[in-house]
Amino acid sequence: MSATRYTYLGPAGTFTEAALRTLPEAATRELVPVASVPAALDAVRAGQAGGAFVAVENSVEGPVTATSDELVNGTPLMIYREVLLPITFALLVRPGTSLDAIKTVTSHPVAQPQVRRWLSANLPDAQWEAASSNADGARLVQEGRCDAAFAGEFAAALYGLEVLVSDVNDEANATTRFLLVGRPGRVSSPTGLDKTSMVVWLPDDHPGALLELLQEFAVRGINLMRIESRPTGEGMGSYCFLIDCEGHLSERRVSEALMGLKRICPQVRFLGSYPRADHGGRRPVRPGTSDADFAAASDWLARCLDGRGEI
Ligand SMILES: O=C(O)C(=O)C[C@]1(C(=O)O)C=C[C@@H](O)C=C1
Repeated sequence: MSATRYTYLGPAGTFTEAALRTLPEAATRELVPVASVPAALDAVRAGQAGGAFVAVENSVEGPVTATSDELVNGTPLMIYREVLLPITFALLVRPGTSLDAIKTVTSHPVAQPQVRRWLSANLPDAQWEAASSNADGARLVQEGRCDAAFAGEFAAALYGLEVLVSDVNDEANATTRFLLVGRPGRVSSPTGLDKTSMVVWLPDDHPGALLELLQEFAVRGINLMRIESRPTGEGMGSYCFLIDCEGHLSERRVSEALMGLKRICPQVRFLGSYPRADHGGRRPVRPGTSDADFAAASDWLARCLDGRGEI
């Protein structure tokens, strides 16, 4: 096992690799490209890598469900870091190819919806084919198996391709969020601007079950950053929820919310507390929900047990 090895969706030249290289520790790690998100995470589960770096959501296309499902199922994993990367696609071709000569175009399935309008306006008759990543699409073009690929401009040089068109994104501010995932370990210290992730299975099917779950956050003034439902696979209508909330497990309002969920839900999987990559600023803590407020309430309770509750 190599704690210093990080796996990521390859081959070389993916957005995942570009995002991973923004982490300071990447410079001292062995970065190993693998064929898929499950392969990256399985290497971690098997102890062959200390971390896997995977995309989890895109601001245009939404969740990367392969990652969601890996976090929900199988041997538990934990999130240690997140990275946000602006995504800008270019259309890459073999040198000399013109736009009219393009009959087939490829990309990762999460990329296609990000360039859909450009594709239908500029290459309405081209056939789109799925690649296992955008860099893999560039490799398919290099090998002559496809005419063009949507990928980062930086992939062109790696695969002997040229940039035919830059900035083909439908949305100017497309961003993908990536996670550094490892085996469960000690939660890093709070930074004051943290996020906590978990998977929650609904209390038995009854009116208001989801509301009960959400109330655990609401009554403690905890802001939710994301909620994604995924089918459990146990039958139509059976879902679990991946939830990201503001705050760190070491903060009382967050730990109390998780304990509340644990009491009412059949299963809760803690996925980690880690520094937020966005610099959206610190939200004021709602009065009555700070660590000091919880500590004062606990002290009061202890005094009540001693018959000194009014003090
Ligand atoms: O194919 C790549 O380049 C990747 O890194 C994968 C991935 C993803 O899974 O979302 C990363 C960013 C883009 O949103 C499109 C594809």
